Amino acid sequence: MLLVTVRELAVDRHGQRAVDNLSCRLHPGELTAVVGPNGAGKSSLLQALAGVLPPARGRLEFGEQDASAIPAARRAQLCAYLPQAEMPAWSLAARDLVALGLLPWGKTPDRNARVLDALRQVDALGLANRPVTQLSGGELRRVQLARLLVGNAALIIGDEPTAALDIRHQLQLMQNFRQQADSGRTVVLALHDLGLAARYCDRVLLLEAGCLRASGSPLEVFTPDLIGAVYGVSCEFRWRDGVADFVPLEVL
Ligand SMILES: Nc1ncnc2c1ncn2[C@@H]1O[C@H](COP(=O)(O)OP(=O)(O)OP(=O)(O)O)[C@@H](O)[C@H]1O
Repeated sequence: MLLVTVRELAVDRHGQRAVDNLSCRLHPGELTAVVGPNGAGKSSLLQALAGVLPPARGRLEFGEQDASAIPAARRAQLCAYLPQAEMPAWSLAARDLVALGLLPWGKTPDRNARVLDALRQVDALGLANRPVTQLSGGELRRVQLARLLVGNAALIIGDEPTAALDIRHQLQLMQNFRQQADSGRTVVLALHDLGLAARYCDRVLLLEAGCLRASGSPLEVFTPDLIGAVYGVSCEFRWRDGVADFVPLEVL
């Protein structure tokens, strides 16, 4: 169980502020969506959480601990991160790419079984022996997702994990993230699909120009006024039993 506290975080990219004065909490047992327009700072926030980008100001706490004081090897065990776009440089078999997710744990006796189980979770067992350089975009994404899940990290960070997936695999994946959260993990995902975010997430962080414009439950954040103002579109959310259909209408 890992509570992540973000305090007045700023992240710079090439001297430009990409995230500014952002405070929030990511709770164990919850699925948090980070949403916002292109360039709003979603990836920069996730990279700071993953330890890929250092905070320019503020701090991250994992539980009671300052995250920057946690040794890299331990942080790698705590936190699994799927970047937005990642092309494999080597022609590994899919199962070997997934096994990289177990590296922070050293020698794992049940390595093979865990790799196959992670591939099964993303419906990619049949791809286990395929070279990753020969997979379709969506197949590769699923194999990368298996690598994200295989280590059972307490904090799971996915940057647009559903991009490139067909609708069946999008739903399957979101269900899987939901289960990860329900089993006590802290899950944070950057998502462009507001319908998926509304349906599966407990909490939404809405970013605009590097700042946190709103946070709360999907019902609180996904209002036509707020989303319309931030994205510059008119839109509707049609709620039924706590589930929303998101309908973008026109560019404002
Ligand atoms: N590698 C980089 N070098 C310099 N500036 C960058 C880099 N990556 C992103 N930025 C800038 O940082 C700001 C935040 O970008 P970021 O990628 O975090 O946004 P995002 O919300 O994830 O966008 P998208 O939805 O397009 O993925 C933007 O102004 C962007 O131009």
